[in-house]
Amino acid sequence: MIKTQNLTKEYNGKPAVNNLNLQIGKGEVFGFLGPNGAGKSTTILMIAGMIEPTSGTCTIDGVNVALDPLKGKEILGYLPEDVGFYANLTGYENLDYLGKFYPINDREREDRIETLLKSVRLNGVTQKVGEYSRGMNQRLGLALALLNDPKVVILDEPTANLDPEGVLRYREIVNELREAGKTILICSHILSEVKAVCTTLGIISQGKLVAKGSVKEVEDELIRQSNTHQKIVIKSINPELYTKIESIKNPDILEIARTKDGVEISVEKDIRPGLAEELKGTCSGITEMYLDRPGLEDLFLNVYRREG
Ligand SMILES: Nc1ncnc2c1ncn2[C@@H]1O[C@H](COP(=O)(O)OP(=O)(O)OP(=O)(O)O)[C@@H](O)[C@H]1O
Repeated sequence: MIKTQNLTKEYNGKPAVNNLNLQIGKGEVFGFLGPNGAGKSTTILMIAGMIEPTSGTCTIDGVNVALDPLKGKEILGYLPEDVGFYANLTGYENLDYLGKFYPINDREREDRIETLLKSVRLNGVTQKVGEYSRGMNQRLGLALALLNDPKVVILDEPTANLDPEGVLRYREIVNELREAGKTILICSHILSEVKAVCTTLGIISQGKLVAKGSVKEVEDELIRQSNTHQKIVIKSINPELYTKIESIKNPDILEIARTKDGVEISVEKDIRPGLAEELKGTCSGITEMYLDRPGLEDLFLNVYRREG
């Protein structure tokens, strides 16, 4: 649904986005993460047709939005980080005015505004937008992004100004959109938020995609890149455990070390199911077995530090 091919943007001869190849399928909720200056906003702006790539292409549902802005208005909803509204109009009036630029009729627009204002909990609010809090402004921005019932929604830092209640409602809305088959790209620094709603993640660093996939796949890839290993920790009262494990031939076992109450096995990947099977019956006395590996937060910090 979203596709970039060798997408590159240079500023003053320096690449902000460097040969980015990204494919986001229908129904995916894709979390786009990366340190400050990594190239997230530049990528999003190119996908949304707001800035021109230096080279490469990007399309939404096969449409180059920059070349066909009218079609873009039909298929794309975009919530920028700082969304601007007319301060002297109410939320309803803003959506009504801005909605006239979308290819939907008056009746449909009015119905959708009512539904969306309810959805973001701004129905019945008569204040002018100039008097809105930042969170209210962001919720109105989300309503505007969904006004044309887009196939693809791009959200830039959508929870930055929301209170916990607002965050919960936002998560519900994203889940409703996913269930309706929409494709969503979320740019965020809030890892917990991304993990809560995204089906896939992409990590960008210095304009290049360094990992992509499910949370587990991204963790695996970042572990591989960071040269740290995951360990299987086994606690046991059986003194023969070490010898038994040493006798197991498995290329994913990198190193075995004795600990005071068992062993630790450095592994290429999680081999616990096979290991448990091998040890079953031949090595009693195991009291605990778990995988010790860095979490996404730590791995993500490594990427930040690498860039710094
Ligand atoms: N208009 C511009 N002119 C010159 N350089 C720019 C411009 N916009 C972005 N850049 C540079 O391009 C790089 C990528 O910036 P971008 O805003 O895409 O990063 P980002 O990942 O969105 O960062 P953040 O998390 O801080 O929003 C940075 O080095 C930035 O300084």
